[in-house]
Amino acid sequence: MTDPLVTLDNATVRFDGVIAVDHINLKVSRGDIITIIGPNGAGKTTLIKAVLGIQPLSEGAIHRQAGLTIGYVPQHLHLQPTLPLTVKRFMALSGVPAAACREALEQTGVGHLLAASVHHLSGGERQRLLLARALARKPDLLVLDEPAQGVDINGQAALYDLIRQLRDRLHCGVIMISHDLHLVMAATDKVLCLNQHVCCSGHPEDISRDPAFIETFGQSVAESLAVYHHRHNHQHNLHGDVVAAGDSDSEHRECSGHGHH
Ligand SMILES: Nc1ncnc2c1ncn2[C@@H]1O[C@H](COP(=O)(O)OP(=O)(O)OP(=O)(O)O)[C@@H](O)[C@H]1O
Repeated sequence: MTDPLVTLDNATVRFDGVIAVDHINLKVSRGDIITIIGPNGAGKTTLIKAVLGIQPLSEGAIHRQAGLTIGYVPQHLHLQPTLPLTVKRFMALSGVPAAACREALEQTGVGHLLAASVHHLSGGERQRLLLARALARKPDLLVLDEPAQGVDINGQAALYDLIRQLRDRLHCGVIMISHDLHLVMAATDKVLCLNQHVCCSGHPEDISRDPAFIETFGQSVAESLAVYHHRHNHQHNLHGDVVAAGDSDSEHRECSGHGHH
């Protein structure tokens, strides 16, 4: 068992005495995808700023693995609209060698846009560019603040798929904030429902039944999430064990069809 990448121990942040993040305990390890959900003002951004080390704690402690490299995708990209800026130049500004920048752009599916102006990118392309910039640092941990913002619904699903693939390929940890509850439920391993304190946390299928979740998001949201289908890249045999996708053993059944109740 390797050490967690980041450990929060009773992490608490107050602004002028008002609590924004209340005694949070959290461990993020390699291979984890942890999604933070919660209403507006719940302290989500403050929490990930604490993980990044740009928001001091009022109380509690945070421990980062020695030599940890974090790749961060911010909520907004602030660009000077009058400044011409190509994707290539934007990536070069991060100080990472050109070859690593190109590789990262290929990994996020926007390698062909090297000469394009960042001002003319679509919402999805822009988010993939930001993801590439974060990846170029070869991060142990990816921190994403609403990565699918400004992306249409098909693009959102593709982006969450990409994040999962990158996690598998790079074996990094991922912690992200999302408001896209349906996609979160289908694409994440662990959900942390925040409302200053942790209301509830766990596997997505369990979270939507948790009374604290229902109290925070309302019965109708919980009901709409309680039955959902998620896509698997693997199959189960009759004993429920995971077996390789595409294995034609007749004992196997496709998992993609079952909903969770
Ligand atoms: N630098 C700051 N100074 C004072 N108050 C702050 C500061 N940053 C955040 N807050 C307050 O802390 C609370 C939590 O804010 P935060 O941005 O973490 O919430 P959030 O869950 O990310 O919200 P949203 O979903 O709206 O982005 C809010 O009430 C916000 O006004």
